[in-house]
Amino acid sequence: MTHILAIDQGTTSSRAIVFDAGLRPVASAQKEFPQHFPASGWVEHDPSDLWVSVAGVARAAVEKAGLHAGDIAAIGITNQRETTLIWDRRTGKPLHRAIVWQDRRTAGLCDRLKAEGHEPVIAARTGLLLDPYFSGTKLGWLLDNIDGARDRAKRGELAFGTVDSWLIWNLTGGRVHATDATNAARTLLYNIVENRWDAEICALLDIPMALLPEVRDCAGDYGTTRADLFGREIPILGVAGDQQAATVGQACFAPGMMKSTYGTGCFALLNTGEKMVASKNRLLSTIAYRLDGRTTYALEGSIFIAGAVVQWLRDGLKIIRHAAETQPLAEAADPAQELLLVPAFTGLGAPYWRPECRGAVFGLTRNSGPAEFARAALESVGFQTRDLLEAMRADWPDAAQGVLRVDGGMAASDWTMQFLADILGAPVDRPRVTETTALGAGYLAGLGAGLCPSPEEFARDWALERRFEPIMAEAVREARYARWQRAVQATIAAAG
Ligand SMILES: Nc1ncnc2c1ncn2[C@@H]1O[C@H](COP(=O)(O)OP(=O)(O)O)[C@@H](O)[C@H]1O
Ligand SMILES: O=P(O)(O)OC[C@H](O)CO
Repeated sequence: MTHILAIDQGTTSSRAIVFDAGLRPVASAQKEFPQHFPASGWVEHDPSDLWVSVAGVARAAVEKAGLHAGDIAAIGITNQRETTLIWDRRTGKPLHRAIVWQDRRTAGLCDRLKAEGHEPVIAARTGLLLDPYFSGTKLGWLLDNIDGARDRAKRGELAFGTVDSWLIWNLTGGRVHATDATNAARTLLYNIVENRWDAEICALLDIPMALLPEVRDCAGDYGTTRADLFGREIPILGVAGDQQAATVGQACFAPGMMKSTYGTGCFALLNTGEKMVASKNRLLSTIAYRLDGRTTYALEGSIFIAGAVVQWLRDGLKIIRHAAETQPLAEAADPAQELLLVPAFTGLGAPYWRPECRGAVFGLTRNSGPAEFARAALESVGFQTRDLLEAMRADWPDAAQGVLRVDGGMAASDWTMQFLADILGAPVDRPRVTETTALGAGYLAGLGAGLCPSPEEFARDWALERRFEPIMAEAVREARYARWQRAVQATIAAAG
């Protein structure tokens, strides 16, 4: 048994990668699945699409690698976080579509809880804020809106889970109802200081605790797969939310190390060591990973629109056909024009947390065209990351010294990464392996199986592909960032 199977269940697609014992990718498979938008601001996934796509890509990746189940020592799971599911423990049938992390339907409930003054206590215990992003209010909505669900939940008939738990349940044939500490940390129901479900917060949200999964370490025993899935049972030995798995995959094991993943959104995590740091600047505190019962914490900045702004250029404005076309366009943009885009398409995330905001463009002239829009779109990703870094520097002064490790689809854009280094005034490091999320899950499973080396040794193997050094003059950098900050304030003011 020489290989590891990593499953990465993301917001728009499911991926599986087979790694060899040296954590080199050997084969992979990917499948997109439908998104459902039943009302404005609502986003849902069909639970069976999640499970069926995962089972399909997992089998396909093993087959493509020319391997058999007997060659796979362990499975690691990583997943889109916060997305909320509820199912019947007896039949395994979901009671509703999954409510996706992007879904804003519980904004009213969050406002009410904030007005009642609950946010400080919730933040101190969970590290999170009262935003519809997290699972707790989504689960409350499901219990309020599915006939008889709360009573059935009280009787212990139902199970709640984030996507990891749903996959573990299905992989094990309903034998294991568990989650890992990083996914639990995104629910709004988990006390990350004491490492337990928080009974008082559950009571506040009227969530029966009989619904909740057992919380385990990131490298731990999550049971074995049903024998019929792969031809024999395979142990599941690693689980982490995707941004935490990327933190592990980027080997950000020392306090002060930071990674930023540029996919649909952007999520920056700063390792803060074994003590939870409470943010004074509207960042989230979260669990980076829990190994052998020891928790390592992180500060997180979450931006909802990063690569999605490039998708908007392609699908909305239709000024590009492929994401990579943004680079030549940005290079060709008129340097005399100062088009600035605040891509608050679904509100602003960290550090503003203004769900009511919508996007804005500043500095339009009659000469503004596709090239200027492409440049403004790519630059918006850099400006938003600077906002996060400013908040991190204020919370944790060491963050200022750090190099930023980047990954995700948009990290492929050299132009964007150079602008990022320029506007941050800090080096940006892109690793050789950019599939860091799957790598992190694979590493955790390999650790569980005793196949992979210690975190220190794994960190030594992290290999740089390219470093982007800041070259923009300090005065230009600061003037441009100040203009961005004014644009954000104007965007917030316009939302009323
Ligand atoms: N060369 C590129 N330049 C700019 N953006 C890119 C480039 N390649 C991919 N992207 C963006 O990266 C995102 C895909 O990254 P990925 O990590 O696969 O995202 P996710 O896991 O959220 O689906 C898309 O939004 C796409 O627009
Ligand atoms: O699936 P991704 O890569 O868009 O990541 C989603 C995040 O986990 C949401 O918090």
